[in-house]
Amino acid sequence: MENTREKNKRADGRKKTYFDRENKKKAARTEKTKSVAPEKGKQKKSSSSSKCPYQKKCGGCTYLNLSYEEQLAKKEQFLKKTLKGIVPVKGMVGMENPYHYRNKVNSAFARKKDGTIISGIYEKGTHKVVPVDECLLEDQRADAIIRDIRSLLKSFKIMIYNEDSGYGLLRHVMVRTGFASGEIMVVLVCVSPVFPSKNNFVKALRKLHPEITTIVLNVNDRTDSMVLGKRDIVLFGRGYIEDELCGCTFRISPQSFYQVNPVQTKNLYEKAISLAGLTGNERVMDAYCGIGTIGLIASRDAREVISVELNPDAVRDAVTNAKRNQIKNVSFYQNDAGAFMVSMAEKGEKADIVFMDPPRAGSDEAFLSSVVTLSPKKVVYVSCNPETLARDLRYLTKHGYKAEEAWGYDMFAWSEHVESIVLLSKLKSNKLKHINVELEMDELDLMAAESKAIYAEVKDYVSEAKRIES
Ligand SMILES: C[S@@+](CC[C@H](N)C(=O)[O-])C[C@H]1O[C@@H](n2cnc3c(N)ncnc32)[C@H](O)[C@@H]1O
Repeated sequence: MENTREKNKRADGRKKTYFDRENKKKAARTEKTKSVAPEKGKQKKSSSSSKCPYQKKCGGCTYLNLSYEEQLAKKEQFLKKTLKGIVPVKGMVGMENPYHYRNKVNSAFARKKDGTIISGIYEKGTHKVVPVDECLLEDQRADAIIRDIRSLLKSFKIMIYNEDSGYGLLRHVMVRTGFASGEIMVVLVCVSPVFPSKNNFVKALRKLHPEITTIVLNVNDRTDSMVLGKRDIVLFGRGYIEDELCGCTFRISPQSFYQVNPVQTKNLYEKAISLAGLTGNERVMDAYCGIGTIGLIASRDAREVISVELNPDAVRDAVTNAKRNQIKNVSFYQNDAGAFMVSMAEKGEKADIVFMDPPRAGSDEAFLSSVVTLSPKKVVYVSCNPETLARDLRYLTKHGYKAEEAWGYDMFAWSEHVESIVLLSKLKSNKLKHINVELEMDELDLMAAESKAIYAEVKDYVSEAKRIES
């Protein structure tokens, strides 16, 4: 007979997890109800309690009680509503597997009154840590590493930082995983650079998880809610990981932005490049470029790429990424994208295509007005916030651009976040300034009433011309 220990093991010998148990229960339920047609109106709904025990406190997965199809429909509806009258939404591209898609996991650490060390997420709107062993969205290798770090801390007597008293050392652990490369980076976020027995700690962690390729100590003595401090000390390996996306290799440092859902990112980037319709002759701008991903991928089909990004670490990675991929036609600038575009516009520079992928706050008028001056044929706007996207599209469509099509890409299953991409094309508006209106000289000798009639006719003529242009 199977004993309890064996019962708790999976086929691969690892201990059964919460999700294994839940999946088994779900499979049993599915088996039971296989031939029963779902009750009308209730189909595809599932109880949130069957999916995640942390849902209420975490608050991240607001769509946990919807089926994945329902989530996609809801997101598409929201995108359509937000972009109504600005751009037609052509569809919402969903994930093949909406679980464990996150390649970056941040875990906050705390100590309970009885001394037990817990790690997990902050309870919604607080700094109270909700213990989480594993999450539906997070990479399972990362979750396993975090659980083991928790046990090691106890044996190494590493103190957990207490925000109220200011005592202790460890605040967070961040794990980043290269889904394509398999490389794994562990970042131990501490208030001080002095980590007792750090070599032995690293050795013990690597023994448990030989898949870890680098371990970094990040020093964060800030009092705000930023997870990472500015200083990184490499304890093992190269201090960064590499991952592959759309045929390029990318270097990811602890501080750099890298999309958290690499599978959907590949689909999104491929769409961005295809919407741009590059022929090899274009001068391309990649604004808000992060570690250079979109511009580097586009550079294979463009004459030249100019990329701008505010975060200096990301720019450093971007430069390395260009070298790593032997790409020579991309230049990187560390600057505010708006200020950079203004200076390009002032110098009378031009661009054929602009890719822009700003943070949630969207772009700004300095940037957008300079896009108009630079006058690219196409703008491909990638956005993680439909509301700021709508605002920025309104600006561009009032200033000579037509928003042709929008697509949603679901990067964040189970949450309400919506990623989207929009193609804008430049209207041939300059021609509008040169519409020839033929008037006979004797028509100019008019009574006031007649002049109004002629003016109205000209206005209609121009409006009709504008309509045809667009
Ligand atoms: C949504 S991310 C996109 C990054 C990149 N395109 C990608 O797909 O990985 C937005 C990027 O904008 C950068 N950023 C934020 N504010 C900026 C600004 N004012 N000027 C330039 N870059 C900025 C952030 O550091 C971040 O790398």
